[in-house]
Amino acid sequence: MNAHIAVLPGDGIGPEVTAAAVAVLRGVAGQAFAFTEHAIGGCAIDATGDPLPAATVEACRAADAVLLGAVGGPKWSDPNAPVRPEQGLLALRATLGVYANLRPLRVHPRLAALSPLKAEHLHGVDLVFVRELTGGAYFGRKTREGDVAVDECRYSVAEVERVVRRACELARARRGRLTSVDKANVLETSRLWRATTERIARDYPDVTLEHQLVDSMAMLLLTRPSAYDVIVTENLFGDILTDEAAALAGSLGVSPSASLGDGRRGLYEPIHGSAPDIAGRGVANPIGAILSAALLLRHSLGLDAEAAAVEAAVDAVLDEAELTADLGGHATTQQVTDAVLDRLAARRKVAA
Ligand SMILES: NC(=O)c1ccc[n+]([C@@H]2O[C@H](COP(=O)([O-])OP(=O)(O)OC[C@H]3O[C@@H](n4cnc5c(N)ncnc54)[C@H](O)[C@@H]3O)[C@@H](O)[C@H]2O)c1
Ligand SMILES: CC(C)[C@H](C(=O)O)[C@@H](O)C(=O)O
Ligand SMILES: [Mg+2]
Repeated sequence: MNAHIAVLPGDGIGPEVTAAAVAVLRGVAGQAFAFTEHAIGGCAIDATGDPLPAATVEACRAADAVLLGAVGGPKWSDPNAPVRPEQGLLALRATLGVYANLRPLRVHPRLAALSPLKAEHLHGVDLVFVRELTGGAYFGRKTREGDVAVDECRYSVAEVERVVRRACELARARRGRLTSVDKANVLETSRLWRATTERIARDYPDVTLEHQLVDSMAMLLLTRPSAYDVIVTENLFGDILTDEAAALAGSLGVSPSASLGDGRRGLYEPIHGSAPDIAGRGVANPIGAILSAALLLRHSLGLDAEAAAVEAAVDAVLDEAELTADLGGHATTQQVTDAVLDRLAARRKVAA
C-alpha cells in the first residue's frame, strides 16, 4: 500500500517522538508509505507568522493520514501574544472535521507500580475515552472587554449526536457499556448533551448507558477505573479527564490518540504536550506516539494486523526492556524505539 502520511512534528519533544513513530511505521512489514513533513505550532509561527500555514492544511487534506507530535512551549506562551501555537492545532482539528477523539487506556502490569493507585484497583482497566474535539468552549466566541473575559461554550444537537453515535458504535463493538460525562446539574450545554445522548442510545439497545457528573467522574476514575468501558464527553472535560486517566497508566508519555471524522483520514497524536522541561535531550518517551501510529494503521489505512503487531511489540518492550525516565528507567528515545523495532522484526521472523 502506498499511503501518504503527512507528518507534523511541531515543537519541543514533538520532533523526537514523531521521528520514533515514523521509524516504526517504516519497520512495518510489507508496507511502503510516503512521508512528507510540514510545519505547525510555534515553529510555524517563527517561520511564517502563522501556526497553521496554508501549505500544511493542503498537505494534510491530500494525505491518507496525519501524524502529529505536539505544539507549544514557553517561547510562545506570553498571554498577550497575538497568536499562539495551540491555535494551529485547534484550527487543524476543525479543518479536518475530526470531531471524535479516541483515547484508549490500558495499564501494563509492569507500569502498575508507577501508578498512583494500588495494583488491585488497576486490574482489568481497559477503557476508551471518546472526547468531542471540535466544539464546546474551545471553539466558542472569545471576548475580552476591560477586565471581563468570556469563553462561550456552545453545542448543537447535531454536534452531540455524531460523537455519541460514534461512542455507541464503539461500545457495541467492545463490552457494551457507555458512560456519558456531563455537568447537567449546572450547564445548559450539558442538559442538551444528556437529552441527546439518551435519545441516540435508544438506537443501541445492546449498549447500557449511564450518566456521570464530571466532578464525580474525576473521583471514580481514581477509585474504580476498571468499571468503565467507553466514556464519552465534551471537549474540555475530555481534555482534563484523559490526562488524569493517563497518570493511572504510569505516565502521560504512553497514551495515544486517534481523531476521526466521517471519512477515513484521521489525525493521530500522543495526548501529551511538547514537554519543554525535557525537550532536546533525547529522553522523551516515544510510546504514546508509536501507539498513535498503530491507531493510524488501524483506523485510516485498515491495516489491522500491522497495527496489532506494533501494539504487541510495544507490549513486549514494556514487559522487559529498559524504559525512559518517566517510567523509572534510563533509556533514551532512540533505545526504546530500537527495542520496539527489534520486537517487530522478531515477530516477523517467527511468522515467516
Ligand atoms: N497535542 C498537543 O500538541 C499538546 C498537548 C498538551 C499540551 N500541549 C502544549 O505543550 C506545552 C507544555 O504543556 P505541559 O507542560 O502542560 O504538558 P506536557 O504534556 O507537555 O508535559 C507534562 C509533563 O509530562 C511530561 N511528559 C509529557 N510527555 C512526555 C513524554 N513523551 N515522555 C516523558 N515525559 C513526558 C513532561 O516532561 C512534563 O513533566 C504547552 O504549550 C501546551 O499547550 C500540546
Ligand atoms: C494543546 C491543547 C490545545 C490540547 C487540547 O486541549 O486539546 C492538548 O491539551 C490535548 O489534549 O491535545
Ligand atoms: Mg490535553
